[in-house]
Amino acid sequence: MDRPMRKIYVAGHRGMVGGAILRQLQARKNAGEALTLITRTHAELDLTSQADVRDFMMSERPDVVILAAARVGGIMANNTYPADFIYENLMIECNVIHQAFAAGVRQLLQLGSSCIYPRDAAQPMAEDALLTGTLEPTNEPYAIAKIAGIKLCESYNRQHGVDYRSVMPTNLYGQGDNFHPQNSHVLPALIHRFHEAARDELDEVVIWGTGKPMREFLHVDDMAEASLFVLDLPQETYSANTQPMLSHINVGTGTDVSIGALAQMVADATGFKGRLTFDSSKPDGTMRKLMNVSRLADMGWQAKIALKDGLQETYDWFLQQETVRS
Ligand SMILES: NC(=O)C1=CN([C@@H]2O[C@H](COP(=O)(O)OP(=O)(O)OC[C@H]3O[C@@H](n4cnc5c(N)ncnc54)[C@H](OP(=O)(O)O)[C@@H]3O)[C@@H](O)[C@H]2O)C=CC1
Ligand SMILES: C[C@H]1O[C@H](OP(=O)(O)OP(=O)(O)OC[C@H]2O[C@@H](n3cnc4c(=O)[nH]c(N)nc43)[C@H](O)[C@@H]2O)[C@@H](O)[C@@H](O)C1=O
Repeated sequence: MDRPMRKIYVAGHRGMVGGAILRQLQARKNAGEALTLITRTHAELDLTSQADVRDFMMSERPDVVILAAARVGGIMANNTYPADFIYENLMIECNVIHQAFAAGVRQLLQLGSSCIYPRDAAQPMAEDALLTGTLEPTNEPYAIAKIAGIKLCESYNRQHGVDYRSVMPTNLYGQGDNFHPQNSHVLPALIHRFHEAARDELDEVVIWGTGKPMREFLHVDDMAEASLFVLDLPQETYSANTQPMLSHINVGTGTDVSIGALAQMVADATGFKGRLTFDSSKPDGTMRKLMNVSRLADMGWQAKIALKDGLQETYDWFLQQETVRS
């Protein structure tokens, strides 16, 4: 049966995840799905402004909101700018979720993060590990904001009977990533650093921390597909697989790799031939955060893009951007 026309607002469409979601929605629209896609850049609409978000929601009145806008960064950015991470993310979530509700939006999907789980959670981390222990200090402010986002959705669902869903991605990477040397996540930071070292024929590349922490990496195209999969689930299926007080769903690959092994993969992809050294004065953060992805797998979705392939594709994309910039 054909669906009625749906007007979807993608918040954060210029970001890595929002961009990938928009590309997939645009492809569906081009294939004939009845969709109207709405976007605003950060300059056009600051989502930390309650009045501006209210005016926007009231004038556009979308049917569906996908919240992929956030203040995002790696371990160093989180540790250096904790006030920005908690304030901006809380404001964005409160404004977008509440004003969407006030404008009559029945369906919403928001993105959290695997850092919502306790630092010492049993591995792999299942959804019910939420709020069972102490958070990792390097990103606690961001994690608190992300937990608030889940609880906002649950509360509006309980009190108002709307259908607001939350997905919790593991560490993401891919086209549109941020390759900033200090503020980015590990995978794009290492692509940048190893690329420059290979280009300049350096002897050594320094990796932060001990190299021992384990991380799980999901390609952003898989993440976008999973987001739309969760959004499209019939409400009965989503509700049957979640509970009113546990409404979030993990998204990951189910496998992880040490930072040391990841660094070697990046060295190989970039052709770096020198030495890898580890700077243990930099924080390791959580030692392991592998997602238990069985809930999503039971509903019928699993990741497709292998890390080796996704890494090569991301490096190719980085090289294209370098060419555009030069
Ligand atoms: N990247 C990752 O590894 C992970 C990401 N996530 C989550 O996925 C979601 C998307 O992240 P990702 O795509 O990586 O992040 P990006 O930084 O790539 O994109 C975030 C987007 O949000 C926009 N934005 C930020 N603040 C505002 C604001 N005040 N008003 C309007 N727009 C704003 C940014 O615009 P501008 O750049 O112009 O400021 C940008 O377009 C986030 O919720 C993040 O927490 C979860 C786990 C891992
Ligand atoms: C997605 C996730 O992202 C963040 O958590 P994180 O997983 O710790 O993220 P990260 O990618 O920055 O680091 C992963 C590991 O890698 C090591 N590492 C080595 N060398 C570099 C390096 O050059 N840069 C960075 N950033 N890390 C490096 C680093 O020391 C750490 O051990 C949170 O902000 C959190 O809020 C969140 O949600």
